[in-house]
Amino acid sequence: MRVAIAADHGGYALKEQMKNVLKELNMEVHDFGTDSEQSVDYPDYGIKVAEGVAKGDFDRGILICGTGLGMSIVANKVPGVRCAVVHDCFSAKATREHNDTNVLAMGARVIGPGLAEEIVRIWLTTEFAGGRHEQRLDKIRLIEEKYGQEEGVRGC
Ligand SMILES: O=C(CO)[C@H](O)[C@H](O)[C@H](O)COP(=O)(O)O
Repeated sequence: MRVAIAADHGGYALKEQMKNVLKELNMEVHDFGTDSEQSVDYPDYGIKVAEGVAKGDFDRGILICGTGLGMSIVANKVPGVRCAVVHDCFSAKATREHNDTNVLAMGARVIGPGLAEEIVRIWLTTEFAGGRHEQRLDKIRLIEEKYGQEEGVRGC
């Protein structure tokens, strides 16, 4: 599986730790930065992973900032991305089975590396359950289309 990962300064250290977990799981990892704890703006990094996943360059994305919240807001602006902030194992499984999330956001100021590793392992190995959840994802796609079109109209 091809996994893109990125973080801001708040998530940098946890990103480095999660890269080791991904390599242990034999994932193909692409790191979009940041490369230090020097302050940066999370949208600049979140967009790279979100666009890469939306374009199909990567199967999944992982975003880490202080809370996971800013990164998830950015990622969910990109059509085709379904990103969830996850800080517990139940949600890691549920958001794959029910939401077919393709981007995971976590907050390095919220959870430690042990729990983050568990979440990443569960999230990467849980399949989408399909069935009744498919029609709900179809409705999310319709919402994306609706606002994508309105954006186009405003741009004319
Ligand atoms: O989620 C975030 C923003 O909504 C992240 O926590 C950022 O890492 C955080 O905002 C960075 O804050 P800082 O005070 O500039 O380190």
